[in-house]
Amino acid sequence: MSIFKIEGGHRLKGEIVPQGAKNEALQIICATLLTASEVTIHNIPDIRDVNKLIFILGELGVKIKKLDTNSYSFQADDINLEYLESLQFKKDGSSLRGSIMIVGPLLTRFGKGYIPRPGGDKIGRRRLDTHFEGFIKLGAKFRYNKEESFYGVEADELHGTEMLLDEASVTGTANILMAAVLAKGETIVYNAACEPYIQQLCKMLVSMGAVIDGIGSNRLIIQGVSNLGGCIHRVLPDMIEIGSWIGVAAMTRSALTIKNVSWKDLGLIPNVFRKLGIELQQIDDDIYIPSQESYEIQGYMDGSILTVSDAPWPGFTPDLLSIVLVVATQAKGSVLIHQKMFESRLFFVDKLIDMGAKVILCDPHRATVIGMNHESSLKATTMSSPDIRAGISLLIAALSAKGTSTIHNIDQIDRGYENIDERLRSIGARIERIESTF
Ligand SMILES: CC(=O)N[C@H]1[C@@H](OP(=O)(O)OP(=O)(O)OC[C@H]2O[C@@H](n3ccc(=O)[nH]c3=O)[C@H](O)[C@@H]2O)O[C@H](CO)[C@@H](O)[C@@H]1O
Ligand SMILES: C=C(OP(=O)(O)O)C(=O)O
Repeated sequence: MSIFKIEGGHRLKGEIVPQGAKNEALQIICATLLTASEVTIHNIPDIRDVNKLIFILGELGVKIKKLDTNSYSFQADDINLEYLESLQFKKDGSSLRGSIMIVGPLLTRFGKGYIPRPGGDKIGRRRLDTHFEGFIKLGAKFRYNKEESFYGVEADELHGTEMLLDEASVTGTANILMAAVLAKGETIVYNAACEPYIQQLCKMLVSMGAVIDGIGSNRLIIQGVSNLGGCIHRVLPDMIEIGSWIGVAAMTRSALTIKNVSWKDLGLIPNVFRKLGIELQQIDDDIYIPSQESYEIQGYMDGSILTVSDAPWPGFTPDLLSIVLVVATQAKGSVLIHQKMFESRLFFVDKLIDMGAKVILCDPHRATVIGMNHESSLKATTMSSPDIRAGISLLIAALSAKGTSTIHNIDQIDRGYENIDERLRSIGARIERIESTF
């Protein structure tokens, strides 16, 4: 397993171009299974999770052409459904969360979709009920092999229906939507997730010939069509990566420009960082963060302490709470971080406490951070990345800390951040990737 060695305490400077969004790319790549025609996708991030999904599509028989580092074409005109029942698929499919979204397209186009319990971050229970309840409503038969943790749905034909999702699951909405576009008749999905990446998926499906109303809302109305054609699609910049770069700038007191961020798709993200006292300037479609010696957390109007919590879009994304938490450790003032969606995402604060941060873990969902206002630095240490966002948060902490830190298990960071070490070096960070054969 490779490690990062980071010599912290240095100011950074320059421009960063955000990668394409991981969580959009995973949906969009799965949607290529809905048509026998060629689909071209630009701005696909070159990261582990996405590359694993592309590998799975290749094993399924999809013809894949890599046009350049971040552009691919996919043609699913000769699918090998036998792969779905192979031992190899049980291993490949379980290695990432995004693989769950091949089920909807396969079910609707080929009458069956299987998946081992998908992987992804170990950040608490991550149930799949919403996905399968949606497929069952559309007329699919469901089976689950408990010993193998293997899910399956089958149907000769799917029929449009009305459904109220039990929760606004992001991948669940994507999966049901992709199944419904080729179902017979009208499907209404209420309590649908509606974040920009779902909107992007809807737009892509419409350009392939799907008929979808209510895009951007939590009520999607889909008129099934008999087949879909090809299209060209461009993935949005990754809002979680953009938030991570804001965190890097604040913690290292650096001036950074984040290019072409698609401001209109960032929702509450700029607001939340501004509430921590971080100055963000909009220059065209870029974010400019000036070097700030100090940033002060704003309380509420009545003087009470700020809470930053997650909620389904247009609420604040849970994927940025770990980054907000680490940034707060050097703010002036205090904040309560409330991670409502996931149960095990805050345990990494132990490492920050070892580094000298003032954090009280109140319970698995809540942590109070008492900012140190850069009056004392975090201390370098050796740590391991438990999940993708805790991993990048520890990396940000290490960049601001005095001395040299080591981060193990950096595969977790590579799941979602393209060439992070090289890009950090390009703005002056002292970070080294040490490949290990152990
Ligand atoms: C590959 C991918 O796209 N992964 C993202 C996707 O995961 P994923 O689609 O797996 O996450 P879901 O939206 O299904 O649910 C996330 C968690 O929030 C809970 N929940 C969800 C909706 C709701 O209204 N109430 C509620 O409590 C769920 O029970 C679950 O614990 O969305 C998550 C929530 O934005 C992100 O963290 C993941 O990065
Ligand atoms: C939780 C995340 O990813 P996944 O759903 O792929 O585990 C994430 O991107 O922060």
